Amino acid sequence: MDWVSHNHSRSHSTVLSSQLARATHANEFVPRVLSSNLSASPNIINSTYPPLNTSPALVKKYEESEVSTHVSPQSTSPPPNTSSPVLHDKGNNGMSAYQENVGGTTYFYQYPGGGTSENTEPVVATPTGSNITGEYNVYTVKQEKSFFISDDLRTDILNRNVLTLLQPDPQQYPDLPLEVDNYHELFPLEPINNAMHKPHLGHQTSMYKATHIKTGVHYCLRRIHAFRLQNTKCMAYVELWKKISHSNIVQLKEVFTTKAFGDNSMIFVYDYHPGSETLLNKHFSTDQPGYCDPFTDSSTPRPYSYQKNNLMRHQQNNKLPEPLIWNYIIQLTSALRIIHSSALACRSLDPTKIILTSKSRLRLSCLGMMDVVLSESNTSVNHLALIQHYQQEDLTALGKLVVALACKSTMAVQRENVSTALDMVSRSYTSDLRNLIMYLLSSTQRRSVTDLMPMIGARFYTQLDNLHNHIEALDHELSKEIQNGRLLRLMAKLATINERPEFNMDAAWSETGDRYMLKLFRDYVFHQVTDDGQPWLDMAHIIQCLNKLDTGVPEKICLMSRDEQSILVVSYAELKHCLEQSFHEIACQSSLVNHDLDEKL
Ligand SMILES: Nc1ncnc2c1ncn2[C@@H]1O[C@H](COP(=O)(O)OP(=O)(O)OP(=O)(O)O)[C@@H](O)[C@H]1O
Repeated sequence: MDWVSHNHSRSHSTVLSSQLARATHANEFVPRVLSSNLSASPNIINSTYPPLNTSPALVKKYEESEVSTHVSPQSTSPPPNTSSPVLHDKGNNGMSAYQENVGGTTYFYQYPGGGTSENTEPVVATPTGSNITGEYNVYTVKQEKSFFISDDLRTDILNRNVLTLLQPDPQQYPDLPLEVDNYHELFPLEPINNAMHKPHLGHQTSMYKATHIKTGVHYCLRRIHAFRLQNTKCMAYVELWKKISHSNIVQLKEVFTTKAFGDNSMIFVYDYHPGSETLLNKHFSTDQPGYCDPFTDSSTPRPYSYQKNNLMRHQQNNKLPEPLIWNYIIQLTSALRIIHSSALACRSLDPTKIILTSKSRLRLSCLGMMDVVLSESNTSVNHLALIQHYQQEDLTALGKLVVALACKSTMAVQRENVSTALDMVSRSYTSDLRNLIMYLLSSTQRRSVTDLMPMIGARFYTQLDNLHNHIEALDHELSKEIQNGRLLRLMAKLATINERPEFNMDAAWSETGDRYMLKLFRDYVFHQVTDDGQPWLDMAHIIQCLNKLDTGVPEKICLMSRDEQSILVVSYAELKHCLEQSFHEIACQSSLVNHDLDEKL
């Protein structure tokens, strides 16, 4: 059999074969380089470097509705029209077009003769205003918009930074200790002394963000108020928990007792994940607009059929998408797998103890606490059997959590509601989900988290694919910032030299020799004016000049003195040499060597 097909002619004898043909030819859909005015907009990344990657710009759906781009930096400026693709209206020749979705990418085809026959070779429509005449093209759903990190990601990171750097107001929290063991700058993550706050495991608890005094790293402190440790044997569990590092687990760092709060408090130190919200808050909070628990309404006496219909209608309108539920299941089972294989049990698989960060990332947040607070002091107890029992409870808790998510109600798992809830699940979701729930809730057999893997099946691949796409998108954003960092370093070097008032007792240092050329270059890059003397601002010019300086290209430019009496013709290579030389002089004399301005790329 010839595995490499060289015959690109397609068989359209059946719909299936035509679809297969398109799918297998998908990699032929190479975007053409659009002809555009090179000076129209800046190209920070590739001004002087060869294009890093000109692979097809494909866009895939990420998770629920988000669209992430995988557009590699293009070697030319983006086309001016960045709106959604518009089908070319050939008007006069009457060409019609159709679209097709292959693996999440929408392809637009045209029938040259305006016909719709299956046997007609499709020609892809071209974007309005461009002069592409080729056979195939791929439309990206979202065009490359910026040379800098995307707005969404920037906002997300900035928000997290702000939350991380929040400082407590001493007037608002006068009772907060300044230091607790090795931690300071405590900031409450939930209202202190909230009367509505229910005790956790019979104890009052509170959460704080804190900074480690020596390392400056931020952590999350979970405090158990007025708690006295009965025996220290449970600390063996703490050591085991500290060793568990997993992407779906909030890692436990240490546990200690303190009197800093004026009582005997026990502190559990965890990794801090800024901007987290609990699963309860995300999906079951009555504060959310439009949320109401379908089962709370059932307390009103009504005919059974009315009640059931009402529940069904409510659930259909509010249900979580099944892929999201499987996404959660995969993450939770992944965490449970590592916990159970370490001979431990979670014991707190509860919507209040699972936190979510951006992109539906889920983490178990309260691990190890149950083992300490509810530690078994009886030495005759068989701990292995106990752990196995707790592991079975974990799986039951997971089953209940999935039911709650599928019904969008924490009341769904109550004994009297379970059968209605399962009925609702069967009607709204696939039998796979129902089977998984039935397995998790069955009490007649010994269950194992590894048995869930075949039930999840090929959804693992979808999850993996989504994650890889997300990583690629982040990688792409990062690559843009690397270029920006390089240029920032270059500008920092220039600024360190330009107009330095004095160097080595020489007040004219920055105005003479190499430095004078750099000063004129600074004017050339940043202080351009139009014919009538108005500032001329063009990022393309700035970026291009800086990139050429960075690479030291042989190209020559004219630098004019400010009095316009002399002109220097100098190459970027010479300017680069001047820059290196002058900066080296300053660096050798500097008392602080930690300037970190030398290029490491
Ligand atoms: N590791 C963490 N990093 C950052 N924030 C966290 C972390 N763990 C929990 N949080 C946040 O702290 C807050 C309080 O968490 P907690 O676990 O006490 O939830 P809760 O709903 O108040 O539960 P309970 O009623 O049992 O106290 C929540 O907003 C949660 O998102």
